[in-house]
Amino acid sequence: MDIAIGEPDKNFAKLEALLEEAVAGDVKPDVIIFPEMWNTGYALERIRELADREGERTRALLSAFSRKHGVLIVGGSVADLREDGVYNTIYSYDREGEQAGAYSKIHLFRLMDEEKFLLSGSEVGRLELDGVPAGAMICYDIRFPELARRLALGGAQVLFVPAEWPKPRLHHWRTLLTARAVENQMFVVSCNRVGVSGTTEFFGHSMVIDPWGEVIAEGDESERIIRATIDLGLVPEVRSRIPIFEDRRPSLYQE
Ligand SMILES: NC(=O)CCC(=O)C(=O)O
Repeated sequence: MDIAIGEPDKNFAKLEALLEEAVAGDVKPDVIIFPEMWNTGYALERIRELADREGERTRALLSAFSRKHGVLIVGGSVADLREDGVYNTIYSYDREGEQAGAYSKIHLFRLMDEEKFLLSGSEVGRLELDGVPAGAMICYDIRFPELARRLALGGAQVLFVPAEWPKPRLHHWRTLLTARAVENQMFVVSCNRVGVSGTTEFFGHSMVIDPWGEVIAEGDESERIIRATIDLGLVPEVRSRIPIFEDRRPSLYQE
């Protein structure tokens, strides 16, 4: 998805159109994900006035859509205004339209001034979708392997990653996502925005990676829907082929 900076109405309309397109085909998706800060983009100077108050508009849309179509949603992330400030939050939904999780980005990205305008979340992004344990992290979070490992140790089989990750760091994006999948032997399902915002260009390349590190779907720089089918049976298969979770030596990893 491309994102109109500082224009939530346009972005809500665009997202609704993309969601309708996603469920229109013969094969209905089980779970849908979209990019980071899709409601406002990085309009940080005006983020307090633009952010979704308590995520109300976002939650209403995603809850109604997931219930109407019986799909799971990992709701990208939105600028979310609360009493103490603005957070960067993923709201997730089950097939009945009930909230399945809310995760606010923990690691704020200084290169894009996040720490000056946003507050950092204080809980990890555990999720359960159709009974499958999963996790959520946002963009810069993938540079922190400890967080993905904690989710994996908690049972996560799929890691969802909405992002606004710009050029020229495609190499980092692909390498870090692949590393998180391989080292934790879990699926990584990521969605990165496309388009230009001021002088910043976003390259897209949303990716779905399996627990063996194979890329099973990858987008390009255009706005479009990427679809992938995942076989969750691969998680226990890879984990038994190379039993890293049994071979860990956590007592040696502490400072
Ligand atoms: N929105 C973000 O967190 C961007 C992170 C990023 O670009 C990086 O290199 O890390």
